[in-house]
Amino acid sequence: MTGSHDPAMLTKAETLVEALPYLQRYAGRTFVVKYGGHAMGDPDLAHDFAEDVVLLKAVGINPVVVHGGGPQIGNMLKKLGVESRFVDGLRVTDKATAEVAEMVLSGAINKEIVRWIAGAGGKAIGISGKDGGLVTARKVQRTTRDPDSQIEQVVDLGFVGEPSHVDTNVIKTISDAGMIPVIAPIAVGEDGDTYNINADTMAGAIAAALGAARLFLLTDVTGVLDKQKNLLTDLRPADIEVLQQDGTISGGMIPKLETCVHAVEAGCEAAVVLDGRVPHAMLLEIFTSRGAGTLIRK
Ligand SMILES: Nc1ncnc2c1ncn2[C@@H]1O[C@H](COP(=O)(O)OP(=O)(O)O)[C@@H](O)[C@H]1O
Ligand SMILES: CC(=O)N[C@@H](CCC(=O)OP(=O)(O)O)C(=O)O
Repeated sequence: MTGSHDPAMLTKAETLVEALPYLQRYAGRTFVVKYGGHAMGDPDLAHDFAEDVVLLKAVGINPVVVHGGGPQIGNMLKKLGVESRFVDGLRVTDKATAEVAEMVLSGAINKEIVRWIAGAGGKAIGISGKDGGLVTARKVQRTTRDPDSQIEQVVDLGFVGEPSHVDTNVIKTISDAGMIPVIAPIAVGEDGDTYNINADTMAGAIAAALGAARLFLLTDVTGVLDKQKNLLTDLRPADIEVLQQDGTISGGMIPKLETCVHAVEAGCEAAVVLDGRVPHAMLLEIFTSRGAGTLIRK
């Protein structure tokens, strides 16, 4: 060959070189990836997601997948004729709902993600918070304020839990064996009952306990949006408190951002709310200088 070159090949080489400092920075580090139920609907995106996770593992990063499945739980409850209601993005969970949530999350969805990762050439192990004593849960306490009387009322969410203790041994064992842990947000309570945990909350607690370099929350929006629907690219915990108080964030975004704040205050370096509808969003965020989504740091 002479000095002539194919511009497309050069672009590919430049992309790989651009990734070099990030590969060096993150080798050996842990990335917790929360994959939401809404982002799971499209098989092509699911395939891209699995490839991204397998690529991370192949370049020496330890990915840990925590998944949701809210829409899928909702569909199953509908089929069974069970009503479902949310308070601040959390599903009020009675005993029957907890059983359905466990069946859908730890059963169908968990193994489906394991299968996708296998299809992309990786080895995954599917577990829930119950396995290996990974997560101990305590009951979530929520209060609401009556807009007229301003009186605070305690809302009973049933078997909705939050992690009170995380034992990361089982994750480290799986990761050290060259495999990718895939975790369903179900755990045993201090009282021995089964608790349904919001998947974002679960991912944040695990990211904090692992001292993860990043917590990625893949969802179905471009990131956190302000009231004019503009993307907020950088947030600190104090900003998030304001957004919650002035009603800019609502529904599922509330537990998502509470999780990010908790994670970065308890040992995770940064959290990113990322658009899971964009093919390979995570790779672009990690290995290029073009940041995407909303970055949350202390
Ligand atoms: N300020 C905001 N910016 C972006 N999304 C928001 C905001 N406030 C509320 N949301 C809602 O939060 C949703 C994401 O949370 P959720 O439905 O729980 O996603 P997932 O199932 O991926 O965890 C978005 O689809 C959007 O409707
Ligand atoms: C307590 C609670 O709300 N648990 C969630 C668990 C699944 C979840 O969080 O799924 P997404 O991430 O897809 O929303 C639920 O029952 O829907």
